[in-house]
Amino acid sequence: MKIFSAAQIREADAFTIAHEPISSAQLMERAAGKCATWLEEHYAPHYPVYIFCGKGNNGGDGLVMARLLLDHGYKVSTGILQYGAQASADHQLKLEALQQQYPASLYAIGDVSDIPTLPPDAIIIDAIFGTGMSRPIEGWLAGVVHHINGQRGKHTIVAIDMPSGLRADESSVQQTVIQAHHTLSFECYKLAFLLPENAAYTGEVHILPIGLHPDYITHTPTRYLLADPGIIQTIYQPRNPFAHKGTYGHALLIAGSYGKMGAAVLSARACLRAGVGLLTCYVPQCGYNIMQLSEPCAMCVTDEDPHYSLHFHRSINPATYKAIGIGPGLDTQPGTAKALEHLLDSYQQPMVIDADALNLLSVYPYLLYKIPAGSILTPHPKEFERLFGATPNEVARLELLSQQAIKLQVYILLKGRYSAIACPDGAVYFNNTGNPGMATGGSGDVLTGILTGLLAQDYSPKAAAILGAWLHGFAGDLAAAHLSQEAMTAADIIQWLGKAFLEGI
Ligand SMILES: NC(=O)C1=CN([C@@H]2O[C@H](COP(=O)(O)OP(=O)(O)OC[C@H]3O[C@@H](n4cnc5c(N)ncnc54)[C@H](OP(=O)(O)O)[C@@H]3O)[C@@H](O)[C@H]2O)[C@H](O)CC1
Ligand SMILES: [K+]
Repeated sequence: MKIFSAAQIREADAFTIAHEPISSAQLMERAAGKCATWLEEHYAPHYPVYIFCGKGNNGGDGLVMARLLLDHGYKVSTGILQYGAQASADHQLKLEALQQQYPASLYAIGDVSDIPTLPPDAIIIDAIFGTGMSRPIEGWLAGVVHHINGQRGKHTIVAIDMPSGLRADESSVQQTVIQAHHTLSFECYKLAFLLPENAAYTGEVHILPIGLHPDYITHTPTRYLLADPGIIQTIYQPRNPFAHKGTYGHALLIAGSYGKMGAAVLSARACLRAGVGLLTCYVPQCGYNIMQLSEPCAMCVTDEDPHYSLHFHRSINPATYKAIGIGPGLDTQPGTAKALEHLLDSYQQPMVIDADALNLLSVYPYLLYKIPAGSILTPHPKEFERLFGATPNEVARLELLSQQAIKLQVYILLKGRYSAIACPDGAVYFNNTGNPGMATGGSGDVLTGILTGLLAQDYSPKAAAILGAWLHGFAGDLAAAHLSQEAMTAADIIQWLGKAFLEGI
């Protein structure tokens, strides 16, 4: 699914009006109708509805909702904020219709004191500003937003299209923004919804299709995309009936150290369950028995050192391996950094670089320039900051993420609720599978195993990154559904990987 900017959504709107064709007033009727239906499906008519309308088309949506809900027997009170701007043409049209049919529903808000006391079970609809937000909310309008937010503990707040005050494409940090429980947004995700810094504003996001013209949607390129099931199905390659174990590649995982062998075992298991043909694990001597006993399907090569992997550049022939994953539980010994440098100098194919291997890159940043093109780096936000520096907000971090992926010609998968996969061509894919149960030790090691396994099977790095992140999250969702987010562990993500292939694709 494409993520359009606010400007592109305006273009899509105009394109639909011109080419469907449909009048803007009818399109508003369709959009607001979807919101009214959503509300009716979730709240019975005995819930009083308080709609707060701005003077643009977002407010117009609120006016249409008011009329439709009143038609269906709801008690609706519709306050219109009287700030200076001229009301939009469609707002005026919809206001006249409401005035004619239900004049008693309407009242003006010129200050916070005009807002009535709400009955206990009231639902608040925020139709103040949508994608037309052009500057921060200030003065008494900010007072209205604060007043509504003050009701959050007592009343459900539903934002139409965007929580008012939230910018679709820019950071809204330290601005006045409605804190909704639900956001009903039209046609597509907005970038702002995917950033953790906005979680308190959007609540649960529900995307309602309003029939924007498919030609615009199909032919307009976007920088940001959401990896939806349609994209996943085009990436997934069913296995060849004539396959043998050589068909699906030989992967090497360089992982584990004294006290952190669990990371290597989790990665190895995940790599195998992701479908790799053959797997060799390179571990320090202390890891030999652990690996051999834990995972009989993997082969094992050991370092000369009892506790750390310091010499893998000497004892492995990189040409043997279709894909290499390095980092989980590796530790950050100077000797490991040296071995990593030799490996980067001799291996030309895309690798998966995670955890302590990333930490080594942040200590020796010149190594970043030796990473083979097309490699996949999988930092969490702290690792990202250590690698590339801090940013004032998450929109700036996304920009930095994309710049670095272009500059280094690698894929950078920044882990989070919506992991962002920045590609060397400038595109950024968001993943929306996964849940907070996955915020647990070992989850990242599992992802590294999956990605390495997919790379070894000849998925392109881009396909491996998108499919791997999606499978990892979906398996986590299945694990949480059966075990709870609290009780699930990273090992359970691996257990549900099979079901994720069977049910998710
Ligand atoms: N294609 C679709 O998705 C459809 C969307 N619809 C709805 O339309 C809105 C966008 O409507 P628009 O009229 O462009 O914008 P808004 O309603 O969000 O707000 C514009 C008015 O607000 C003023 N404004 C903006 N920021 C502030 C502020 N900080 N303080 C005060 N006033 C502000 C702005 O004034 P200007 O001076 O900037 O002109 C306007 O008066 C979209 O979100 C959907 O809800 C359609 O209904 C259907 C198709
Ligand atoms: K709104």
